[in-house]
Amino acid sequence: MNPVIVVHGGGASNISKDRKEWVRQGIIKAAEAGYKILMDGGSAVDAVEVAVAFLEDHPEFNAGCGSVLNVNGDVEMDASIMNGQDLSAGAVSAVRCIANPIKLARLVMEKTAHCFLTDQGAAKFAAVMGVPTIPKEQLVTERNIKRLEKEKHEKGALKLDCQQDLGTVGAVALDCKGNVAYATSTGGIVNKMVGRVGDTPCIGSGGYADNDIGAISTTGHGESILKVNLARLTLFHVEQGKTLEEAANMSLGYMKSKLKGLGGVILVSKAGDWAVKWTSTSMPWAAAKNGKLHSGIDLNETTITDLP
Ligand SMILES: CC(C)C[C@H](NC(=O)C[C@H](N)C(=O)O)C(=O)O
Repeated sequence: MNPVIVVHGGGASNISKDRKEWVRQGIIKAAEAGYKILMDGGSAVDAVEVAVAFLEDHPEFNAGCGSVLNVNGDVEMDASIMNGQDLSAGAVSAVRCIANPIKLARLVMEKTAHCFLTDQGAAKFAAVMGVPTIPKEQLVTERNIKRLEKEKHEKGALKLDCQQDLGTVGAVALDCKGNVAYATSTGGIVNKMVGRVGDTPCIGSGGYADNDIGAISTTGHGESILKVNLARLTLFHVEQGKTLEEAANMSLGYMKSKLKGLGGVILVSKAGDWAVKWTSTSMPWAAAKNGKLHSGIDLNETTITDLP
């Protein structure tokens, strides 16, 4: 099987010119890191975890360091991961003061009998697993302090369609053995209530992976994604015989018409086809397969280069 990895950097409404190149490079590096693991014979789960952890560490993206702030100015993060081989899954929500929520989600998947831990329970589990806590300031960027101030002053109320330039992150992969996996991680939405949990940690909304179908990771308006179970809904259409593009158009179209909800998805099929689709203005993405790297941010803009 020829391995494939696809990575996304959120469903932004607009990415300012000065940030675009920086975001593009981040997404490409994440895809390359994941692809290298796959080419060395590593698993799909390893590849998506590495790609997403890389973007969590990257301050331009809304996950890990660089997460958006809640109404109190704090970072609360959600993440999930799933192995398509046996449908094992791990998720954490509302976690604070750790660098890589996706790694904690993987520990939930592999070291507990559960698939979802939240808030204080997740923190206790992290401590037991030896995951270091970090001062909350290490996750907070100047840009996000300004962004929260702006959101509070200009709107007062949550208005997601106006939120710009965020950058939830996700990855899907197919490895040499035919296993698929997904990982998704986010700081959520700016000025959210304390304890608000979005779609990202919810299996079937923030992503899904099943070796008999494929894998998907989503981004966008979490409340809308949750209501339509965007990830599983899209794979359902694939199961019914639709192409990845058709399936993504159908589920994103359904979410838009029912709820006016915008978002984006990245997909890989069990056969190694891949697709990226979004209804937000743009979505930074990159896909690596057969030694080629495809990437883009805006609609109808794809660059293809050779991988190193
Ligand atoms: C405006 C939206 C499309 C931006 C997008 N947000 C998310 O994906 C948030 C995540 N699904 C949640 O609800 O917690 C982003 O961060 O790029």
